[in-house]
Amino acid sequence: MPTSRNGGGGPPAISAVGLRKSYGGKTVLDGIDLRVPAGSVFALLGPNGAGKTTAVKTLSTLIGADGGQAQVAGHDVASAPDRVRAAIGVTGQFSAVDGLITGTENMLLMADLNHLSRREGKRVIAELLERFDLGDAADKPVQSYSGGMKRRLDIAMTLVGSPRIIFLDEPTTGLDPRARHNMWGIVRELVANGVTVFLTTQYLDEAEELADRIAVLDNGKIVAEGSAEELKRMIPGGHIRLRFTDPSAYQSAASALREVQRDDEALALQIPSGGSQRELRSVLDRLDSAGIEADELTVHTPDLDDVFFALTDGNVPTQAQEAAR
Ligand SMILES: Nc1ncnc2c1ncn2[C@@H]1O[C@H](COP(=O)(O)OP(=O)(O)OP(=O)(O)O)[C@@H](O)[C@H]1O
Repeated sequence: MPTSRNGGGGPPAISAVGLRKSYGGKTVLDGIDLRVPAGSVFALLGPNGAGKTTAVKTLSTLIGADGGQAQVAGHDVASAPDRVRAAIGVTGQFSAVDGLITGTENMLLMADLNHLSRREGKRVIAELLERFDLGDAADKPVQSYSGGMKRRLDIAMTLVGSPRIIFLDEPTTGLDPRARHNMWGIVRELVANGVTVFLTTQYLDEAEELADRIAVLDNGKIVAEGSAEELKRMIPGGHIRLRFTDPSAYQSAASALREVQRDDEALALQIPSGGSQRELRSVLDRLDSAGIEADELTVHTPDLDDVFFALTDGNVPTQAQEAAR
């Protein structure tokens, strides 16, 4: 289930139109459009080298775009980078965590950068270290931390400045399942406190678990965008399955419905469907008119893995391309 309840309206915390970036002759972002409502979680999903980190770096003003426009927290990234930086936190592959000093010392550096008084800094740091379960390790050098602890410290450091928008670049890559779940809990907590989260990930389950909206980035282009459910409906493979215990009801249903695939042994019928309410209603109406009741009805949609492979192998279904426009 997505983390926030704000998947739709509201002013955008992040927006981009036609964002472009090349390195040498290589186009990395090929004109991407994004809109992330405040208080929502947006996942940029893509395989290695798709351009996810480049998108985060561009939106967080770490590098300049070659074309297009982007606004973050209401400020233009090109003309007001300082204002953007004051409103955001960035963690991930280029994190500011220094391994040679302790967790507390890393946090103190962030408190200084954010101009907190010594007293206020110490209060905030103690609270964050506790919240991220780093209290016991606070006075040990960070190089002795596990991967999960380093990621947690990275986020805690970002939160010293109380940003309203946080970019998480592959927050769980390389973490074990427990640490991944911890990280998901942290993201949920951030969003419950009203923070907008822009995360990049290679993991479909992560995008599905956390994000209100998911954009699939492939070769620098957004090839599809929507909720996990919307994305699943973009590719074929979904169906409605009806199961019967009464063979005569099964036979009647098979004749009453169109395009059915029969499984005579299981007394089950499969009808191709994108899983929409309209399609489901049409099947139920036909059964009702014929006076038939199924014993079991299930709707199967392709999983996000199917979507990802269908969309990122260079063979994007027309329907998905249209939906992405
Ligand atoms: N500073 C740079 N100079 C030249 N090429 C770069 C630079 N940064 C990134 N690239 C190239 O841009 C492409 C996209 O890189 P990017 O790091 O944005 O992808 P990514 O989707 O984040 O991948 P990953 O999941 O592997 O981190 C890659 O081919 C990469 O080699």
